[in-house]
Amino acid sequence: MLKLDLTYTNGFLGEEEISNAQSAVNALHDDLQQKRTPGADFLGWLDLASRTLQEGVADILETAKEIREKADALVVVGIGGSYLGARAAYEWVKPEYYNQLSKEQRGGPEIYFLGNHISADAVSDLLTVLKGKQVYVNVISKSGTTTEPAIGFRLIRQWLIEQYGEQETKRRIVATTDASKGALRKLATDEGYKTYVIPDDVGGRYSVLTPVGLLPLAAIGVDIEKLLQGAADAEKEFGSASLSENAAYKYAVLRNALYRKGYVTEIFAHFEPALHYFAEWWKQLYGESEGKDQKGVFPASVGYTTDLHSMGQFVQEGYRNLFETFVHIENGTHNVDVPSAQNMEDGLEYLAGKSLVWVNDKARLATQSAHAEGGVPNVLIQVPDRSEYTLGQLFYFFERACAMSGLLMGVNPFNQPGVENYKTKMFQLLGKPGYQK
Ligand SMILES: O=P(O)(O)OC[C@H]1O[C@H](O)[C@H](O)[C@@H](O)[C@@H]1O
Repeated sequence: MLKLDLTYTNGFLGEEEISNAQSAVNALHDDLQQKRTPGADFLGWLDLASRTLQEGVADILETAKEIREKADALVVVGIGGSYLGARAAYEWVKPEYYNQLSKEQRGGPEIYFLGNHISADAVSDLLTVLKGKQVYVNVISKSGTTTEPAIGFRLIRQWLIEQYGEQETKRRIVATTDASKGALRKLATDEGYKTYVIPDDVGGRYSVLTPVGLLPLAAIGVDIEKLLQGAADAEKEFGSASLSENAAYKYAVLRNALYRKGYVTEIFAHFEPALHYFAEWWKQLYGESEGKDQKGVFPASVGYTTDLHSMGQFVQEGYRNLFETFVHIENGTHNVDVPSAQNMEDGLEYLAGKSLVWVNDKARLATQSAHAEGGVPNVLIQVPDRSEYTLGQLFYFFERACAMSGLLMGVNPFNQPGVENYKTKMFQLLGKPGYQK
């Protein structure tokens, strides 16, 4: 059960500043449900999880089983919405050093990501690691034309052909793309790759619960049915217009209210390294959804306590336009106690026998309190654990909240026209046919 705690917004926002938004929320909620919002063609994510559970995921599980049995390593090629959801879920659910575990411990292939940069060094390093392994590839691109994954795929496909030959390469590639459009769909048809479809009505950053996320996650043993169940239950939990019942809408209203008061940067803060890529997923979701028409809360992220020793100074005393959103996992997967060591003069004996979960939680509480005293309002979102079910719930919570937040801000939360500008200039510099000045 997800809990929203607004203790540390006291003094920054009055309760009425949230409740006053109820009538605006009612109207926008109606628009969402009736699919009348700007970008209404991209509302497939609203009930995606429950529909997918009804249809079943047998085909994805079968492909995933084959990859689990045959592959030493799975390379996932994609960027943005075709990358971050799977990476976020992988790092949320799996152990920190998953790839370094033995195959028996992992129970599935190692996982690597490609096509999320254009770095020669990073590509070469990956190919070095893959040498001698049985490699399968899942190439993911909704448009099928994005430069980074297209280059990444070319490289890994060439490498596969060199290792296994043309025919075997075709059996080792799964393409996840548009049902009919784009270069990747055409190539997949020509080459006879196994394919999965990204639905037309689900935009990239809302696509983690389509085959975009489901296939690679199932291949490394993430329980995708539990992930979907968490999101499907969240459809109900965050499906009401009422601000007193719907925590997602309350969070959306709250960030808009803070934004209007000059808190224009939101820092996603967590205390678990496993949440690093969840924060990256969250940044794309909010950044691309809201940052347009010269508006938007700038989404940033920190991993505490690490970043308390680098960014903590700024958050405590720097320019005051910040608010923080803490996501806290109540129960860790493991517990570790601080050992007793009488002869060490590190002043830590008072913590001997105390669990790190407890210590970490005190650090979180202290940080929330200190930052609020320093003029940084902060919100706490508590979730029970690192299970797939909880993660599915949290994905949906933030998606629902993001849609409402963008609509309240008066933007279309489902497009990203500005991303094209750098691409046009890059294509001119690269001399792409049709892009000469
Ligand atoms: O899945 P693709 O079509 O390759 O797109 C991957 C990503 O790149 C684009 O430039 C967009 O900004 C993102 O919204 C998208 O998720």
